[in-house]
Amino acid sequence: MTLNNSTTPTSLITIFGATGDLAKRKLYPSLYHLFRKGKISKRFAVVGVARREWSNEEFQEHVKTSVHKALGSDENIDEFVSHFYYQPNDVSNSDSYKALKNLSDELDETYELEGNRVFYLAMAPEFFGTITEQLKNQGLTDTKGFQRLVIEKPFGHDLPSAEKLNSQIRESFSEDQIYRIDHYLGKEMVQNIEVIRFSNAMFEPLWNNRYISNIQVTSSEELGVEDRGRYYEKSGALRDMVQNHLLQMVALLAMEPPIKLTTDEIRSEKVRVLRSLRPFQQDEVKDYFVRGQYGPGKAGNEALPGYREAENVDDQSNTETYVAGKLMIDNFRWAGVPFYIRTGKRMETKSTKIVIQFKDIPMNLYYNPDKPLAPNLLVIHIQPEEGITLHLNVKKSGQNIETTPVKLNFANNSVDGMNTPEAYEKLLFDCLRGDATNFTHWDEVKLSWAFVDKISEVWEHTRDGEFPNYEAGSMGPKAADNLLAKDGFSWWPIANLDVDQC
Ligand SMILES: NC(=O)C1=CN([C@@H]2O[C@H](COP(=O)(O)OP(=O)(O)OC[C@H]3O[C@@H](n4cnc5c(N)ncnc54)[C@H](OP(=O)(O)O)[C@@H]3O)[C@@H](O)[C@H]2O)C=CC1
Ligand SMILES: O=C1O[C@H](COP(=O)(O)O)[C@@H](O)[C@H](O)[C@H]1O
Repeated sequence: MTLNNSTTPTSLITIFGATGDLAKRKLYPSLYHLFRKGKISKRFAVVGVARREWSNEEFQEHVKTSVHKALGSDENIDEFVSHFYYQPNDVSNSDSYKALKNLSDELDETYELEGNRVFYLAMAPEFFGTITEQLKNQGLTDTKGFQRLVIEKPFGHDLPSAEKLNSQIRESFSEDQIYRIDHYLGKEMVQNIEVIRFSNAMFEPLWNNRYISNIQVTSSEELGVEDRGRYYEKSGALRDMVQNHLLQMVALLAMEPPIKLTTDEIRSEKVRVLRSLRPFQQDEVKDYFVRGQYGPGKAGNEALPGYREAENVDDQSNTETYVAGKLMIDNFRWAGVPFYIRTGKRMETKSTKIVIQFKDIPMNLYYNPDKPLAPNLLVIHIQPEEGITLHLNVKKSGQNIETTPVKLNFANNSVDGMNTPEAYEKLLFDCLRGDATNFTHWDEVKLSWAFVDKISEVWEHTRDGEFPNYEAGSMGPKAADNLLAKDGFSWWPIANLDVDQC
């Protein structure tokens, strides 16, 4: 299939959970952006589904407000919202799908949508099975165009629940109709990993265990659990961030060059990486993974409460809000190179960065016992700033043999015309065009859960007596430093790596 890069085909987009938070904060603003840029076909309609008894007009007002709040601008908003319709529907009531089918068929005709349908499930996962079953049984997927299903995270709670969910939705949709969202795959610089690696002659030859000593992936958040205690208590950082976003970034960093840039080829290279992750025995988990939970702390002068004080969180909670781990990828390219990952809530700063640390040169001609030669680093700044920094050594000005480290910077968002769109905007655009590359295939989800389950099985059955073990506003527990120190490494300090600091 040839993909159109400038605009989407005609389509009816049905959003289940249309009154919810995700739709309001992400989906409507993203669709509006696409509309304003002329990237969405003029022949489109959106049907919002949720239980509350809204009229079309109330729904359109809601969409307008959400766009305005998110973007602060609303040029042509009336024209945009005129494509929006609302269908009150309790998704667990099978009788209610008739009205949705009638409305969908009507819109199909009015807008000449050629039977193209995207069903976006922006609802709690417990409803996914019922909705997909009803869509099929009640003929909503029986159209002459394409039918696609967009599924939000979390995709299951562990491997058995993910398998169950997958078989439920596969009763109604084939794998190539399913678009499982991992919003990190929509981030500009995450998509750039592949390009940096495979379009630069200077990196690819060095991208292996002969030249790279270790890779560090950090995704830290300043925010705490906020009002998501109920969900987070069952999830924790391992399921919430590592199973999906962090393992996806590792797969992109470690995969072999695909033979072509097609969805199937890229995904199968990522799958191979996930298959090469070294598995642990239960008693080895502690050697590779560290967990943390934030206690009270400070951000500047502001006092921050601990995790256990948040709403819907147990006051003796054993849930981790921080994870650091060492992954080994047992294949020819990566044997012996640790991939360190860490993620946590209520850390010092909001930042996602990847640091690729190169090995020392074979012989140091500039040896100075008081000042070791700085290692070469390639830093990929995912967010909030976007770019790349290459850390090199040069001659210190005015000195004969003294070296000094310098940074070569590329700041993505300072390049004219390259203001990066929101991840959801890109992913919606891709899904509407039928490009599933930046969505996760079931094989990836399955392998990620299998890996993570080994860790959670141990953690769930052992209380961490030291919780809380890091202060809110800090960079996590001490044990995470020891994880690297055992191998002779340390975490690169996030703040000193900033793209705009040189
Ligand atoms: N919010 C976010 O930033 C993110 C959310 N997600 C995922 O997206 C999904 C949605 O999250 P979010 O928007 O935050 O959730 P919300 O709780 O804000 O929204 C849930 C939506 O589901 C509707 N709903 C609930 N029960 C029914 C029912 N029986 N029949 C029809 N509609 C129903 C609600 O509307 P009503 O009450 O009117 O029925 C509401 O529109 C979840 O899977 C979440 O994990 C993933 C990443 C980020
Ligand atoms: O999926 C999730 O991601 C967010 C972090 O996303 P980011 O784009 O802001 O880095 C995290 O806060 C949330 O707990 C998790 O569910």
